[in-house]
Amino acid sequence: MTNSGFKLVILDRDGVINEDSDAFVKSVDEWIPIPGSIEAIAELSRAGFTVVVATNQSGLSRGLFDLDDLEAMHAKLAQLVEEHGGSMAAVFYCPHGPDDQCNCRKPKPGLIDAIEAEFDTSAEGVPLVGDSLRDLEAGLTKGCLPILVRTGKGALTEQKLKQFPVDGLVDVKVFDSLWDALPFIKDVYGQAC
Ligand SMILES: O=P(O)(O)OC[C@@H](O)[C@H]1O[C@@H](OP(=O)(O)O)[C@@H](O)[C@@H](O)[C@@H]1O
Repeated sequence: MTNSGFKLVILDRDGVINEDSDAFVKSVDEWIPIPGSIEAIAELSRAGFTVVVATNQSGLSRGLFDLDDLEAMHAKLAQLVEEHGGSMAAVFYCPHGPDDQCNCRKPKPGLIDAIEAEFDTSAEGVPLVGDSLRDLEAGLTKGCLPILVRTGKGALTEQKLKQFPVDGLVDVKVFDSLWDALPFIKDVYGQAC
């Protein structure tokens, strides 16, 4: 069930909103929107969605970039969305590394817990868009509706899921990009696109 009219959507960042890199996205200049992603976010927010990001940013703990760099990336995201007539509600990030045993690094649910607390809502049934298995698994843990996109690492994730099916993701919705997923996302809360 959704939360009495509150339309929330949770997006992974690297590989869903912006181009990803195996060398990490380390600066605002390296932060390059995937075609259609900014437009999709703007259209969702105009359709009444609260758009939030849940992203692992282990590059912070690895010393690859600092908080100023990260905030510059997210200021660029917010500005681009505003220039397209929409708004970004918030970015929730995990700054930790793989060995830090935190609860916020996806696939752990801590980022989604924080989103629930911030907006005093439940993530049950909330569309969550990712390109990595860990994105989708974090969503499954919290009862989100997982959506896979083929951008970033998504095509590889899709192949992995075909080879090694994961409970709860056998029939996961797959789209070429966030833009292509837009009509499905808009319809999750019963709003015709
Ligand atoms: O997809 P989101 O969560 O928005 O962000 C992922 C990034 O933080 C980076 O996560 C790293 O994983 P490790 O943190 O090294 O396991 C690598 O996959 C990088 O290629 C990637 O850019």
